[in-house]
Amino acid sequence: MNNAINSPVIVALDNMTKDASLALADQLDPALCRLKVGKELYTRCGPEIVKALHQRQFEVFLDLKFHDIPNTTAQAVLAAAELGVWMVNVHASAGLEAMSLAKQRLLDRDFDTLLIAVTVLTSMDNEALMRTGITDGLDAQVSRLAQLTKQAGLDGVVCSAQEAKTLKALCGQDFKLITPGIRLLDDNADDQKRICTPKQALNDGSDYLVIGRSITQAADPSAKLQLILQSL
Ligand SMILES: O=C(O)c1cc(=O)[nH]c(=O)n1[C@@H]1O[C@H](COP(=O)(O)O)[C@@H](O)[C@H]1O
Repeated sequence: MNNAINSPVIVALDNMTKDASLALADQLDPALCRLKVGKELYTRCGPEIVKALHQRQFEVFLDLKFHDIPNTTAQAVLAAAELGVWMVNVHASAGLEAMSLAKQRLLDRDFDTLLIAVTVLTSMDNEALMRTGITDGLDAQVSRLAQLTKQAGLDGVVCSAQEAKTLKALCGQDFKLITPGIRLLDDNADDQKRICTPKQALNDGSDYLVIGRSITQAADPSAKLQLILQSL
């Protein structure tokens, strides 16, 4: 593993077959980014894809967003840690007990895998959230779930960079903020609602930038990653 990496960029390997993902990984430098394996790629390829990326010296964020009863959530997190991934996530709305138990099971086994929780998906705006029955506002829900995540002892949350300033003030500098919905000014927003540029995200307190289509669908993904890193 490449523990010396200090790039904030995590490239999301979505919309790709196993071969295409590995071909892209071979174009990227593990010193310049980490890689995210999400539901699509993991469902297609299973643990083998994580192994193949580890063999290429990449640190992997396994983004399976576990959301289940406490025992099931905690055991799934443990199984992810056993794969040797750098970071894994759950949904904060699984609740305090599920998050606390997951963290405890990692500690009991001496795993230092980062465990983070998704607050409100960056594809949602206030109106979409209201339709799920949360009526006191998106910012309130993000803050509430971040505080619950911190109380459970997790390492940080996934949120929009638009909430980064507020959450750093609320949860402290050490509480990691992982922010998807990152777009350069001339990128397409696609299905993301709460977007931010890489530079603004870092300025406002994001620790890690999750970037998918902006890099993976570029004509030259490696050059686009370089461009993003230079913009920081
Ligand atoms: O947990 C995540 O990574 C995640 C949480 C969230 O709120 N929003 C979000 O977009 N993501 C993931 O981040 C990636 C963003 O991809 P792009 O929109 O293509 O940059 C996707 O793989 C999403 O699954």
